[in-house]
Amino acid sequence: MNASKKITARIGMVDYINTAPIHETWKQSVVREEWEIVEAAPTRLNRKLANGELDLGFISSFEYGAHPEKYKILSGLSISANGPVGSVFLFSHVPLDQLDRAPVLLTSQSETSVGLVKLIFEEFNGVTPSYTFGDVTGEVGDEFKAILAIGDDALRLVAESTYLYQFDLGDIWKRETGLPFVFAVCAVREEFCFEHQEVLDEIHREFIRCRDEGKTALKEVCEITASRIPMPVSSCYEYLQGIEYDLGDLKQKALTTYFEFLIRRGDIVKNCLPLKIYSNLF
Ligand SMILES: C=C(O[C@@H]1C=C(C(=O)O)C=C[C@H]1O)C(=O)O
Repeated sequence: MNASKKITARIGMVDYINTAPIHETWKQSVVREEWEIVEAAPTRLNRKLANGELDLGFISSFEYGAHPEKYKILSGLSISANGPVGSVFLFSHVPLDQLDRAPVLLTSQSETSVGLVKLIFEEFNGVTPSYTFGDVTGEVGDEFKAILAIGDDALRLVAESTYLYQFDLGDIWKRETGLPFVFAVCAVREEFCFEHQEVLDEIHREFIRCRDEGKTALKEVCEITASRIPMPVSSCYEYLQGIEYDLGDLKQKALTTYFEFLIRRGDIVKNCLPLKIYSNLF
């Protein structure tokens, strides 16, 4: 028996349907008891990976930019979109340029989209709202002029929202920069990378396989997951067709551009560039 098979790995998976193509394929085809998948919202995964409760997994790209010394990014994996993403929205009662000093509620589940919405407000539109973090589901106080929601919450709000304006952040970023946007990366803690390289390589290969097979079987994946929102299978299909999981050159350029903006603002540290990409696939 291969000794590496006994090594436990704790792996973070965003518990939104945007990871379903990878996650559903994984559940159906990877039978390894020693590899534990932990499902949670991005900010919880960010915290768990940062403090060592996880070894690797999907985290907000912002988290990598804030603590690059802790991680490497696994090649070929991301949660990204080239234009409208369909699940990261600023819902607003007024146009963007009327939100200066206005109270805006930001989901506490996000780091990347929070960083992005601040760029959109402050750098691209010259307005600085007053931000509050919290839960964007259920009763949202009347005092908020706009809310930022991501993931499954955003998908539900799109259907029932009473806000006049719905700004898709992937769409705005693309129009401003001409680039796709990388919301999440799959990061591994440096010491896991160093100590358990063989296991890491095996997991990495499985993730890449699940990425490819999940995209090929997208219809079936939607049939399994659409009821979680709930949303029609056809809308789920349309949504997930727009979510991309690669980290090719253009995505790396996009991530670098996002980080450059954030570094200039002092939101993240400058040694997050150049990106540390881990690849030992073949
Ligand atoms: C596209 C999305 O990307 C998510 C956005 C994240 C963030 O803003 O920190 C983190 C992980 C991604 O799953 C989404 O949630 O809809």
